[in-house]
Amino acid sequence: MTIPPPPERSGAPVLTDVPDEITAARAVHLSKYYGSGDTQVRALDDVSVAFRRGEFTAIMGPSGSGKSTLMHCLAGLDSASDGSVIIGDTELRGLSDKEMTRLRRDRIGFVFQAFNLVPTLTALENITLPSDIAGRKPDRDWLDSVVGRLGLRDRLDHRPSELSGGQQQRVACARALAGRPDIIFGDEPTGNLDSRSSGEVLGILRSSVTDLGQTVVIVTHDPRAAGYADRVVFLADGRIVDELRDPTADTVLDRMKNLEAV
Ligand SMILES: Nc1ncnc2c1ncn2[C@@H]1O[C@H](COP(=O)(O)OP(=O)(O)OP(=O)(O)O)[C@@H](O)[C@H]1O
Repeated sequence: MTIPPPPERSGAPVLTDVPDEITAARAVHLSKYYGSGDTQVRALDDVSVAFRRGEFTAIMGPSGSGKSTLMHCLAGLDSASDGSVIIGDTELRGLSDKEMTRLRRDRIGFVFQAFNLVPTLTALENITLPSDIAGRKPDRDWLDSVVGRLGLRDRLDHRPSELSGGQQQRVACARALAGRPDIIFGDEPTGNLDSRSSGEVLGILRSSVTDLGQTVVIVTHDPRAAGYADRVVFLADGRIVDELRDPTADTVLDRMKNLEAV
């Protein structure tokens, strides 16, 4: 499928200068409204952005700027009011509920702030849950290398309550990586972790991109977390207002100060 670059509308920056064949996900003129009339909230206002395969992107912006809404629309967890979302070469609009569930299960990995592990299952059972639900045998060699990389080999029989927060989030990362999805979305994946565990989880996401060619997009408030990314996309009032390549915690902080000063 060839998707023409969207013409610039309403002055919103259009960050879609990525060829289709290396695009993992794309939003095109994406808008999301909640409510109607005078009380309507424009959570996203004409957002166009593409995510290159094998790249790590952080989405930042003030509280209420639309970060979670953008991520949820990209991941097919919420529907757009206008515009489109494309994962790989699949346009999400028009998919049936069943097709959407299958796409989320097979092609998208999730790492949430609250870990979202099943408390009654062991770490290993949590990691293989998506493939078990799909009735697929996990790729044992791949699984073994992911578990080894994430330092979980001696924790596989533990239930989440027997693991630290950092270990639980490593299990969630392993679950996301196990299915080799087109893209992994992380909604504040280090929001509940201390700085050491945050560093571990971000290091895992970073190396999944650098070493394994994975595509990762996270929402974060933390400039240090954004410093692990290849690129930062800044949102304000539901619009993309800036972009930074090869960020460091300091350059992210500077850019955020500038945005707040505008
Ligand atoms: N279900 C909903 N109903 C009504 N308004 C909503 C709903 N979800 C989000 N909003 C509004 O949409 C806007 C964007 O919200 P969103 O959660 O995407 O922001 P955010 O940048 O992720 O914020 P935060 O950093 O505080 O998590 C906000 O004004 C919010 O109040």
